[in-house]
Amino acid sequence: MIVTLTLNPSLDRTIEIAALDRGAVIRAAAARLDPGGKGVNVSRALLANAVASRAVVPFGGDEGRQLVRLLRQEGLDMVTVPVAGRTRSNVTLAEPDGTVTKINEPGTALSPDELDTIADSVLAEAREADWVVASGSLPPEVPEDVYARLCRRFAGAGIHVAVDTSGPALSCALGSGPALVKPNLEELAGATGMAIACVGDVVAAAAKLRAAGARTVLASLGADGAVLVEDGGAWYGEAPVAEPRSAVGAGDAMLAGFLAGGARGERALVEALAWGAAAVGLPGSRMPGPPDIRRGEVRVSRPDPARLLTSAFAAGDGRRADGGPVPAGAERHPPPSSR
Ligand SMILES: Nc1ncnc2c1ncn2[C@@H]1O[C@H](COP(=O)(O)OP(=O)(O)O)[C@@H](O)[C@H]1O
Ligand SMILES: O=P(O)(O)OC[C@H]1O[C@](O)(COP(=O)(O)O)[C@@H](O)[C@@H]1O
Repeated sequence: MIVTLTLNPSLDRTIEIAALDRGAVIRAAAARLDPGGKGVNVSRALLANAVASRAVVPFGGDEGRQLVRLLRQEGLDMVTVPVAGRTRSNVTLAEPDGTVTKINEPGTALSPDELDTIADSVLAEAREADWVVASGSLPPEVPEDVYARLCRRFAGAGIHVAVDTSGPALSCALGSGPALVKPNLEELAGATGMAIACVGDVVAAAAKLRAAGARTVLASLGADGAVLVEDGGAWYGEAPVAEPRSAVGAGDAMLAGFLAGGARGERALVEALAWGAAAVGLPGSRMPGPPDIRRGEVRVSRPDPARLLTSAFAAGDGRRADGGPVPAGAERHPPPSSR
């Protein structure tokens, strides 16, 4: 059983447009609505592959009720925690060449009492769990060390904890000794202050996160695949995507695949890459099921340190080493490449 915690879930609206023309009235070609948030997506991916999971989901307002309705329709096993604020909506603008612009609302503050209720719910569920996955950004006014404190409580109860977050929440969580962290390239550069341009840089940055307290690091590299650094050494892997549609939710599908694959070694990395690639081939943040997942196309080997990445990051200064600035608070998803 894998329990997921999403402190800042969302309604994810994906709007397909011909081109993003700032300041213009843009007529959308199509739109879809998915339940969202990183832990929620991990549970959705596990559900799609018949792996036992339970999601702890705070919800509030009309949007929150709609989120819960959508998750019930999907048949998600969940514990819902009503909160006073309103669940956020995140918008994805998807262009035909695969360029994705994401606008994520900050979300709604959680009171200390609400946070306690949520943590108690996770602990109650986690008694029968192999893993607790704490995923996604923190809502406003939630202390930066909340994942660190939760990790200590869960680890104290003998539960493996995986953390997938960014910024100060990730840096704080490292010190609490999570069993697993899954940074993407930008998060890896941000958390280590290192410039990352090649696979060797990723391995070195992952080693730095391990020295700071994380046991295993699964670094996702977008179109460049992934690097796994664990007690037994390091692995590099990639998976081709025949027809890329949307990379939103690919990191969540990848984390779900890694845990479903045993969370260790080559086999788990193959599973992670197969699930992540399959998610990129699906619209919006639809999670892949068995017919979408092609393990035979995944290639895993020991890392070649000299291998250059297609999207390099400068040392945590918010600028991509290969191009223009990444605006503060924005995620940039270049067109998914098919390799
Ligand atoms: N453009 C892409 N082309 C091929 N595979 C991709 C692409 N984007 C993501 N993936 C796959 O999905 C995984 C997670 O994507 P990534 O963008 O690194 O994570 P996140 O969604 O957490 O930012 C990658 O490690 C890779 O396996
Ligand atoms: O909590 P954050 O960092 O704002 O991210 C939330 C967003 O991330 C997603 O879970 C997608 O995550 P990934 O693309 O990293 O897998 C969306 O469903 C959601 O809108």
